[in-house]
Amino acid sequence: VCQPRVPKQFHLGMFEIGRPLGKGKFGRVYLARERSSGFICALKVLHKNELQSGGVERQVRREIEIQSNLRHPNVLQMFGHFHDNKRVFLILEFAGKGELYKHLRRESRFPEWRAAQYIAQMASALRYLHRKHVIHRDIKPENILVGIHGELKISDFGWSVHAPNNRRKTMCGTLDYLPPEMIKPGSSENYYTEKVDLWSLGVLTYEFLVGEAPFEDTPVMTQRRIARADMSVPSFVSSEAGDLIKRLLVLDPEKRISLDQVQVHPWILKHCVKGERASNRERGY
Ligand SMILES: Cc1cc(Cn2cc(-c3c(Cl)cnc4nc(-c5cn(C)nc5C)[nH]c34)cn2)no1
Repeated sequence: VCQPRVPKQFHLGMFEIGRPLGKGKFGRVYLARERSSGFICALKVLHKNELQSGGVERQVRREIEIQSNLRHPNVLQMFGHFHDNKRVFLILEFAGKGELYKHLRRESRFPEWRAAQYIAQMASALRYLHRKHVIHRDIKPENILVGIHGELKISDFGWSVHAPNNRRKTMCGTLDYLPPEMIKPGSSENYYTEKVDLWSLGVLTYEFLVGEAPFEDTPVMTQRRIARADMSVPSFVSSEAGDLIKRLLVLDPEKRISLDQVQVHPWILKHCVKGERASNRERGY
């Protein structure tokens, strides 16, 4: 695959800006074309004053540092970044089929074969991240994009960290995906590892198949249900899928099924084309 000659310095004049693709808390994403190569990308534009007032500059720096060094078919690539006096610009891979959560809302829930293929791709991406000691910590449909061939791309590394990590973080946004070890009030030895992403993978599997998160409730009840792993799998979900969900949504992080075991779980094997998994394996992912 030929990659564009990557110059060291980017600036806004190098790009033709197209339609807005989406907006987030601190800015917008635009379709963009790099003038000299014609390369199509997504340009995320963040406003420095909003990053400062939101106290998230360090998070953006970490997002740049982590995502710029990742190369995997199921991880949205960051090709570079630059800034002017008011804005920070992130040059990102363009995902041709947009945001996964919009597809999930439109279809309510995914058929088991598609959910299994998506979870296999997520497990492949997480295995790659964890091998590089990166914990994503915010795996949810809103942070996953869909490539032109229907493949998933984990994006938004704003909450990712290098493992191990025992610094407490104030989390914002939905509680639904948080693992028990990140919500339980505890003393300082309360640390977490890559296993937090396995819990979130279990929540994601459930939401793909059921159309809502397993602990969805009022904020107080959600925290209480997570802390007890209090959830039930509806009868329309196959027993194999239910088995994988229950092996991921385990309170003790050390007892959660590993990513290697996820990739050979009967539910995954039943729905994933061998060749597709083999092709990823050949490329060492
Ligand atoms: C700020 C801010 C906004 C967002 C959420 N967001 C991500 C995108 C986006 C990215 Cl980063 C890359 N490729 C995309 N492709 C689409 C897209 C494609 N179609 C057909 N429709 C859409 C929409 N969106 C992409 C946009 N918004 N995160 O931080």
